[in-house]
Amino acid sequence: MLGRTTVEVRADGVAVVTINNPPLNLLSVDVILSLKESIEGALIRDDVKAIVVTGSRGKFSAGFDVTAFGGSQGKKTKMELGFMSIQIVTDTLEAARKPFVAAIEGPAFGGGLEIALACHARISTSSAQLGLTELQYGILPGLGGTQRLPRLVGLSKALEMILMSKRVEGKEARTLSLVDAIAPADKLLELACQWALDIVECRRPWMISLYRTDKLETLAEARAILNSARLEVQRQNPNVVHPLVCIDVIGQGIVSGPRKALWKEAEALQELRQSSTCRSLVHVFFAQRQIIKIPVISKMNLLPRKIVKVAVVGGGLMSSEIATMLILSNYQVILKETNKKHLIDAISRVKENLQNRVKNGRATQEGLEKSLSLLEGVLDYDKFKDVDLVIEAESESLSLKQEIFSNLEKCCPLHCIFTSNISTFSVKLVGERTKSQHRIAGIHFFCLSPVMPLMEIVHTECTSPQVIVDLIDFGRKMRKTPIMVLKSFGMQVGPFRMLDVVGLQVFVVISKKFVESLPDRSYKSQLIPSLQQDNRKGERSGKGFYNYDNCGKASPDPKLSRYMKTARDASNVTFIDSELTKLSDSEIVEMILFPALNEACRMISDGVVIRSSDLDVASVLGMGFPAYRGGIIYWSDSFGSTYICSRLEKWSKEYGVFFRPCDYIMERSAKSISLQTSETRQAKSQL
Ligand SMILES: C/C=C/C(=O)SCCNC(=O)CCNC(=O)[C@H](O)C(C)(C)COP(=O)(O)OP(=O)(O)OC[C@H]1O[C@@H](n2cnc3c(N)ncnc32)[C@H](O)[C@@H]1OP(=O)(O)O
Repeated sequence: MLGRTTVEVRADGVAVVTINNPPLNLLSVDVILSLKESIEGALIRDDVKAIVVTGSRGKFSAGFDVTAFGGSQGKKTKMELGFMSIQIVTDTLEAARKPFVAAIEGPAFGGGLEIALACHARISTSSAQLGLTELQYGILPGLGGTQRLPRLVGLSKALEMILMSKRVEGKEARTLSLVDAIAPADKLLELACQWALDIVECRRPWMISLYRTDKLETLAEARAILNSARLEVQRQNPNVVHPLVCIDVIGQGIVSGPRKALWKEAEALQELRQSSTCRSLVHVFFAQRQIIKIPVISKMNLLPRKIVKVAVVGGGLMSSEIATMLILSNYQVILKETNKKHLIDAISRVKENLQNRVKNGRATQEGLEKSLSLLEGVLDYDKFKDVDLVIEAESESLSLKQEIFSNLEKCCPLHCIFTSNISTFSVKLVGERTKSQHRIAGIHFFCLSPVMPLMEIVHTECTSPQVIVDLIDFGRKMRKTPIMVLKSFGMQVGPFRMLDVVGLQVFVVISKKFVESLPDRSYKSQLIPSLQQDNRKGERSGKGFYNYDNCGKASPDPKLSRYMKTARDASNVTFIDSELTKLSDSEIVEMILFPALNEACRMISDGVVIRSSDLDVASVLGMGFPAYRGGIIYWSDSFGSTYICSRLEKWSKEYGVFFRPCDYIMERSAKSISLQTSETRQAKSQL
């Protein structure tokens, strides 16, 4: 049997049922059946007055093993999830004649939390992690979570948590009334047992979550909340159905009662878990976990060293963003500039970032003060004596970066890691004037770092494995969230809007380098420099491809056609290709993304990445490729290598070598095989 539960009956008459499927106590049909058996055993014993459900080794349960989802490719479950939800969780556990209390430490996600929601009370540690994260996998909470969460925390909050797969810590869960009390880890079980006995003795209420109504809004309010949630979901993610299905199931519970809605929930889960969206999202979940595994380094069993203090060198916009992100992750930060005014400006930007979080309810004033206390601005290297990591984020000047690195070598401790938030220079070149190549790497936070989920780590053959392990751990400790491209395809902003967000100046500098070093593979835009020269620098300047109002709202600018004409003249284009004006939406998507796919394939064959799924993660987190399509290489399977190759060949004949398919695509196309590879290789330069 894979995973099980154990039962221990204490002298005070409380049976402790422990989910035991280490390391994360994942759920499976076996575990749920074992839970049923343990519960039924405890219920018939005369010496058992109450039951506490918990997880082994400080982890309640990270939910269902998601390999069970994803349709034909997923492992088959022996039993319908609906049966487990209704017959076991609802009719055996929640309807029991003895009270159940959940003792929650560590993760309680998805089905794990849903079991806790069916208990008659919940006690957690303050750092426990709770969330109904199912939508992240293209499914919906399927053990009654769609019905119980709204009844415990109110409809608005429940929708926010479910639709965003939001995870909350124990202390926030307490504020939301999702848990009834907080206890330190070493007192958790004791308090949970006492609570259960208090329910038996009627000193505390026996609450059945499924039938509570005290937290629910009125019917009219609920309808309005559900309607606005539907509109928001359609606006944000028009190409997927599972959030709408989930809202309907929640709505059904409010209108027709929770019991009926449990059946609807079970049916919806059965259907959604076979969808291609679910398959793609499960692929992305596992690909994300694979990306940090480097075979050679994993074998060394190195433990990450602790990083406490981080220095950020450079006071520009990017440095302020990085500093903000670091203090929000509780690192002590030194922000270094050479010029006092620039330093004051940089710190003001950090304060502004934090204030914005307070304004939109993502942080408190107290939290803001605490974060700011971690930040210190400096004009020299005196305070670098005890830093563990330096992130250089200066402007794109090689000599400046090299000078900074040689200063760092003189001023920082020997264990300190030096990184450059590089865009175009090779890491090795940046560290050329030092003897510290072993502790030098690149980390790329992209733009607007607090909202970008991807931290790219670039190492050289000299970077030590320990430094790589430290940086991977550092990245994992700074959980981040996404930004996007190509609207109807599923990206949240289109390519031109994205360029405006990044800033056209950045694009001009970077594309110049690409055109110089990879002329056949780079597109030389005449349009962007002409916009930039006319002070249209992107969103921050109020104008770019779009016009922006004071609130940052973008609107199309008819004047753009004037710049397009100038760009055509500069490129000696004398006529507009009528074929290009008739392209369908899907052809436009192909014309934009197949060249990106071509580049991604070059990265596979050049050994820049270890496996193709790393590029799926990079595309989802770094360029906003829609996760429900599984990432750029996974998505390519929906066309097949032969089709992709033929399209690129056709365009390369018509529009030039930029579109020419790379050898990897041609080889795979000749053999009619997928562009995906599970092959594991040692990456040459980039993790
Ligand atoms: C109807 C009900 C549906 C559901 O219940 S859907 C599932 C809901 N659950 C979740 O969304 C939780 C997903 N997991 C996580 O977020 C993280 O994990 C944790 C925060 C729980 C732990 O994080 P960390 O300590 O960093 O470990 P790690 O590297 O993420 O995971 C360790 C190994 O466990 C595998 N794993 C984690 N969760 C699941 C899962 N839910 N199903 C299948 N495998 C899972 C990973 O892949 C990895 O495996 P490897 O060591 O081979 O790389």
